[in-house]
Amino acid sequence: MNGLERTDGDSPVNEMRNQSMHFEPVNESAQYLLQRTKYRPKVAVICGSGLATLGTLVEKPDVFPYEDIPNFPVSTAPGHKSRLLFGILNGVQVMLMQGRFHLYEGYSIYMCAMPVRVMHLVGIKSLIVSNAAGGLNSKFKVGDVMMLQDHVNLQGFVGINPLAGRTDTRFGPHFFATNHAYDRKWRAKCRQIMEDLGLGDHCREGVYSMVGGPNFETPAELRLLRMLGIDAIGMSTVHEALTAVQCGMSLFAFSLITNACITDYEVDQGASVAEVMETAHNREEDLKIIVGRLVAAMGSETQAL
Ligand SMILES: O=P(O)(O)O[C@@H]1C[C@H](O)[C@@H](CO)O1
Ligand code: HPA
Repeated sequence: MNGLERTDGDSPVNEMRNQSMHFEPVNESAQYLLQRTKYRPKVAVICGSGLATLGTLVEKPDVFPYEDIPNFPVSTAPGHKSRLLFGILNGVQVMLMQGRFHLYEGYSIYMCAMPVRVMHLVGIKSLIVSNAAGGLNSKFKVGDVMMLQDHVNLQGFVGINPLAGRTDTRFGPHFFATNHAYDRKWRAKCRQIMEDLGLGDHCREGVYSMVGGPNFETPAELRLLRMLGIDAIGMSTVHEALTAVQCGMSLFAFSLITNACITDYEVDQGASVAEVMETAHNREEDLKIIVGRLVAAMGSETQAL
């Protein structure tokens, strides 16, 4: 144990270190849910922008509007429904978030990731995170699915990290490796599923990064991000992924490439939420099948736990 792992008392100094890193409010959210649903899922899904339709897969759902859950943020982003479902998906009990939280909504990075800590206390062991993202890699086409092999935590470079602050080891260790944050077995599974569906050409793998938004990036920013080795750029996921890994979850994340990133000043068209939503809508049936099959695979694995 070293100094950073101290969980002692609520001294003023500890309070200043991070007002948010408290177990109790997160536990209150988790207990609220556990007392109101008979489900005890080990698999969870976070729906990205325009992908809340994945929620229609959930049978016999218990539905919790975020505003009813103590200490929980509410969604204000376009295409985010602001509700949590517990139910059955492909025969597997799941917890599914129809709406996530972004920095541009005014939440701290800790609050954006807080639902993942709630998931941990609910008993989630495997997590699927989805997002809408712009394709930086020139080989990517709109409508492709990029499985996250890795990410670049741009906010983390300047100390904005959901794991910063005093440590409570009930949420996992303070220091941990992230070279296998995204579980490679789920990428192999997803590739197989997409090949079986005849969608192999749309299955990509790469590096995701997150900007703060809400504006889309300038051409100069996009060129910089490309130089950093980033294949897809969005406004979410990284904080959730880090929190999930800290909590010991097995993680799969994918980006739906909803738009091409435009770096040419001669192109009049720019990125828009309308294009993001339209691409998500066009791909929703395929994504439902892919996510359904992944949940089934995760369900068989977690049953043994
Ligand atoms: O929640 P995700 O990351 O899918 O949302 C992306 C980023 C912005 O919130 C939005 C832009 O349309 O899509
Ligand atoms: N940039 C950032 N976030 C996004 C984009 C993008 O081009 N598309 C969807 N979310």
